[in-house]
Amino acid sequence: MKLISSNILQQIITIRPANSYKGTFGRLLAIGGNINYGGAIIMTSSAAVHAGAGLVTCACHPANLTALHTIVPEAMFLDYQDQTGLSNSIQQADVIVIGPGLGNDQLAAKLLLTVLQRITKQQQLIIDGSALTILSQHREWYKLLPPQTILTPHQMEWQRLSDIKISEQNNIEQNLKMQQTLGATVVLKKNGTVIYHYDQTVTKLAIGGPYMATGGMGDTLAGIIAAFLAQFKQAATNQVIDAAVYCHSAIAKQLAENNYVVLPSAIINALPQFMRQVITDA
Ligand SMILES: NC(=O)C1=CN([C@@H]2O[C@H](COP(=O)(O)OP(=O)(O)OC[C@H]3O[C@@H](n4cnc5c(N)ncnc54)[C@H](O)[C@@H]3O)[C@@H](O)[C@H]2O)[C@@H](O)CC1
Ligand SMILES: Nc1ncnc2c1ncn2[C@@H]1O[C@H](COP(=O)(O)OP(=O)(O)O)[C@@H](O)[C@H]1O
Ligand SMILES: [Mg+2]
Repeated sequence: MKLISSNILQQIITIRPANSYKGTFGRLLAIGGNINYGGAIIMTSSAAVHAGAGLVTCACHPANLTALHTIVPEAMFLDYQDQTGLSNSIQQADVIVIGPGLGNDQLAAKLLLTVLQRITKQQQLIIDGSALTILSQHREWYKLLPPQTILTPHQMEWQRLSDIKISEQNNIEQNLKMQQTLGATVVLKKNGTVIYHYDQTVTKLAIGGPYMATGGMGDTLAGIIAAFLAQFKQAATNQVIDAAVYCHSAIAKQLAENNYVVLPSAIINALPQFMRQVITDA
């Protein structure tokens, strides 16, 4: 198991080419945000925009439209009940995130199945939040997960998916076995997040802390991972994921020097400056 070092940021976050445009940095589709959890998918979308994704579409319950456009007008809106619109957006996306604030009803399960059935090998998929719980309730869908899937469970979500009790989740071999069964990358989020990569390499985060224990922190991470995958296409996927996970906690750590709690929205706001500083320091 290898610790993720701060060098990963300089390796992945590079100067943008002059002859680029928004399409260069990826089309991202974020699906989630039911009527109760709109904030979750808005944080995911906003994190993705602030982390540099070229074009972000947020597919959610229409009750969240005004809030979405107020908080992050750079993001486009799609009603997640609009089947034709969703079909088109799925087809056009480079990266899809599904789950933050999606909820656990019939529509939510239908949306997850639609994504699993339509996703192609060229697209990246991040499954987070409610979509992980839905997946754990439909284990026959595990075989539908394409190899480029990234699952981002917290410990309870990992227990639901794997039947590995939280008290046993320090057992790397057991987690790796389940990761192989799923055939995807697993970002097991906790104090000392461990990443079980698709090729069975294991990396560990040594930064971050309890100042991050606020609702929406994982929703924000999902948006950062998605944006990094959407724009840093030249780098190895394992390293891009490690860089995104490191970046999220490195910003939190920096903000915690002057803040008792670090809000997910504070991390989002700090992203562009932090990423610029990485280039200055390189
Ligand atoms: N502002 C919003 O709209 C928010 C929406 N959220 C969404 O709410 C939905 C449900 O997610 P939740 O995670 O809240 O609920 P879950 O029911 O999936 O997980 C929380 C349960 O897991 C237990 N647990 C044990 N270990 C844990 C760990 N290390 N981390 C977290 N929980 C642990 C908790 O005690 C609790 O019983 C998701 O779709 C999520 O994206 C949350 O992200 C909170 C903020
Ligand atoms: N005590 C802690 N130490 C380090 N990281 C933490 C701590 N508490 C929370 N986090 C981080 O915050 C995020 C929480 O994710 P999650 O539970 O999915 O949040 P949410 O669903 O509310 O957005 C993870 O990245 C986790 O590693
Ligand atoms: Mg979560």
